Amino acid sequence: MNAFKIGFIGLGLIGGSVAKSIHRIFPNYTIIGYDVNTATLKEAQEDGTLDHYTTNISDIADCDYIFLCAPVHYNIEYLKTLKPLISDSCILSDVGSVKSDIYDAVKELELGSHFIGGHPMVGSERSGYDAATDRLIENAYYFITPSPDAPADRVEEFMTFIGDLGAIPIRYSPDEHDKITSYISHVPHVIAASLVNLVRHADSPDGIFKSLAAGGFKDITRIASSNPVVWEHILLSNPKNIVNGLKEYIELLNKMIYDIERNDAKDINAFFESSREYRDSIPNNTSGVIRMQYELFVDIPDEPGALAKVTVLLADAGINLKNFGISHNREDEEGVLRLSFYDTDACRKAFDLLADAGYRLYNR
Ligand SMILES: NC(=O)C1=CN([C@@H]2O[C@H](COP(=O)(O)OP(=O)(O)OC[C@H]3O[C@@H](n4cnc5c(N)ncnc54)[C@H](O)[C@@H]3O)[C@@H](O)[C@H]2O)C=CC1
Ligand SMILES: O=C(O)C(=O)Cc1ccc(O)cc1
Repeated sequence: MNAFKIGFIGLGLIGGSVAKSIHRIFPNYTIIGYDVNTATLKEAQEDGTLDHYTTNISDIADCDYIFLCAPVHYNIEYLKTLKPLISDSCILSDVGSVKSDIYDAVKELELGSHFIGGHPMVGSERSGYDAATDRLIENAYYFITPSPDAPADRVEEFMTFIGDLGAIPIRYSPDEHDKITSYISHVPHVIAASLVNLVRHADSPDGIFKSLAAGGFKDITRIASSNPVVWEHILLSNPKNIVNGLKEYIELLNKMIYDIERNDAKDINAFFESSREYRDSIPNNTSGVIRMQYELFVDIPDEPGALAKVTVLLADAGINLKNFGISHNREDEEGVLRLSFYDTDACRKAFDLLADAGYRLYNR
């Protein structure tokens, strides 16, 4: 691959993670960043991810690849700024969660020969450069939505590049992408936020609902902590698909209200039976929009030093822990200590190590 200078506009969770992956896998490539947040740029230069940063967009115009990684409407705005500045061979890509809107702008600006849209199907409820990691996109599906005018050899080159970063490139049309993601990502984010708001409205002044909220509620609402600006842009960028999905969802809820009011045990049971069957058929070993977490659950005794024992065991074996959490209630079947790792290998090694040390472990 000839590309050796790569520009980023927006270095938050996703832009920062893609830039870090490139820096890890192609350390000889030059990476230059632009962001409205100068503290982010400084941090990314200090940790070595960026070779340079700039507050003048024209400084990134001579890049071989430019990744647009701001909220989706801002990415579209940057197309106009970049059009008169980029070289003939520059490939513009983006990581935005919606693909038709930006593709329409590309057509209107006659930038088709430069544009290969992209969307890593991975992320989290966290945001900003501090949450970015050089492994986030590893093993994740990465939608590629090229403009039909993009040269076939450049599309192939770009897909190979994304594969080299450890992601799994999959080619789709912008329209197909937007329909699929509305169901598996955009509508679920609205539902998660609605559920939280439902409980927020119902909660008592002392916040007892919140204090008692158990694992199930937290699992289903994790993504309600996502960046509101990012989601404001996504909802307004993919309105038709999202509104359709929400209307279908409301129909499902109305049917449930009807079944409860009629005391229809058979239909209520069938509802949960069919959802359980489909949910259980979702493969655990591939990345989806809800990313594979490489998690283990460990029962540890409720005593001082119990957590330290586990982390020291892992550290002595050179296993990097990505995160951990302790559940203070045991209504989940899993153990009380949740350990998450960067990859399958680390997770497997940790499992063997802790099992050998006599810990009771659970995979989810
Ligand atoms: N959050 C997620 O899990 C995923 C998000 N995406 C897409 O990635 C893009 C970025 O989202 P995140 O990284 O999650 O957001 P983020 O909030 O973590 O990062 C956004 C970055 O863009 C910068 N920014 C904001 N406005 C800007 C502007 N006008 N010009 C230049 N920089 C600007 C911010 O300072 C920040 O560094 C969005 O288009 C989103 O749809 C794609 C996959 C997953
Ligand atoms: O954290 C999760 O499970 C997500 O769903 C993250 C996510 C957010 C936005 C996307 O466009 C893709 C993935």
